[in-house]
Amino acid sequence: MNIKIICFGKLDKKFFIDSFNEYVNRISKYANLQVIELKEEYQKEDVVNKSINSDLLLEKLKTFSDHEIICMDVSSKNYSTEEFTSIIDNNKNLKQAKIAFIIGPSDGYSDKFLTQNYKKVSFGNITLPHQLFRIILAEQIYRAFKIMNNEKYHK
Ligand SMILES: C[S@@+](CC[C@H](N)C(=O)[O-])C[C@H]1O[C@@H](n2cnc3c(N)ncnc32)[C@H](O)[C@@H]1O
Repeated sequence: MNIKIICFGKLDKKFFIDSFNEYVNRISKYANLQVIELKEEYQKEDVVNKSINSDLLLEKLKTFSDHEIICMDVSSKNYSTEEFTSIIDNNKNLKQAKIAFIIGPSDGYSDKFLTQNYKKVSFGNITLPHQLFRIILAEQIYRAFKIMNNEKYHK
């Protein structure tokens, strides 16, 4: 299975890098995980940043038309870990088992982006900073594989 995380910016603290790499390493037993980091525009007005960054994302996503796109979005439907696992589980036996998770820009997604027909997933009604969120997403992907394989994982 091929999993991509498409996100903005880089991890800039050792503790973030180490934590993320720990989960990438654990996930490697089950899937090939690749991170695609886009350059975020943040110096203009919020509304302009939002539009530029969302358009960049839309352009990038054209090259992932063979992937199931999962847009991580605070304001959308809350998914439990089991519901999140079922997204990966439903894809794993497809010939093209490819999923791309999107972590959005700091100023949010544009209306144009939000009207695209991507599945949207929230991990709860709290806004997490994007670096921390990258780690939490990786942990939930790892947890999903443990659940799918009926393997023991600390609670
Ligand atoms: C700093 S947040 C962006 C906050 C922005 N103001 C908004 O409302 O979208 C950066 C990204 O982290 C992800 N994120 C943060 N917390 C999340 C949550 N609770 N559930 C799902 N995604 C989350 C989303 O992909 C979001 O676009």
